[in-house]
Amino acid sequence: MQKMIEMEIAGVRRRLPLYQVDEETYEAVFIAFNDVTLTQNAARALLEQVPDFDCILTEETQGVPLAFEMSRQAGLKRYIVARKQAKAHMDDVVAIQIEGKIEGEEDVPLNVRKLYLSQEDALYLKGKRVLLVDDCVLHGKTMYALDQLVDALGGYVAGMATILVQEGAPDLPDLLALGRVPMFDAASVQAVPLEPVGLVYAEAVDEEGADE
Ligand SMILES: O=P(O)(O)OC[C@H]1O[C@H](OP(=O)(O)OP(=O)(O)O)[C@H](O)[C@@H]1O
Repeated sequence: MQKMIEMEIAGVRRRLPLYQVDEETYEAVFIAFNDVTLTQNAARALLEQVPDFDCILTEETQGVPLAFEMSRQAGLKRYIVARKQAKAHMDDVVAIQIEGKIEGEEDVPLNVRKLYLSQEDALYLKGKRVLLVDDCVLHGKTMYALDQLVDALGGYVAGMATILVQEGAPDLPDLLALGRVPMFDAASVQAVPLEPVGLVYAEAVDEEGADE
């Protein structure tokens, strides 16, 4: 039976499925896709608190709706998406290799990975104050990679903004988050007889649709 938690995110109540990470731990699974109201609310709440910036940068995939909505609300006509793979049409691609580890109480090792941008997007970031945006931060790997990318392209990281940050994520001093992805001791998690996740989510969106 699916275990769920209900929590408030960006001013709306949502039910998140719980995923068993190991014998002792469950974590809530936050997927921002599909939820227009939550994305709009989160964009507004984050924009009220972030430092001044010129441009938003995210990494595909799930950060894209939030990056778009924050850019739209901020009156910006352009935002940049770093790709995880070079596409066949990207003949002028700029590839940045990310490696190393995120240092903290417990270092997070990074698999070597590459991010790709068009030349035009890469040049656009040069000299700009760039706000890094993602839907959630779990181990901090995406924010770390975007930070390295901006650095390599001659931009300045103005700050980092996300909807939820995982409990126990490395401490990122510039990170603004609206809440936490909770983790639970498996012994204390009760199975709640709820409908399947998709249906619950759809109902929640309908219920909250009026507050757009
Ligand atoms: O803090 P991190 O350890 O980087 O984890 C957070 C990232 O993980 C998820 O993306 P995922 O890598 O699953 O890719 P997707 O957006 O393409 O689904 C999420 O959307 C964040 O981008």
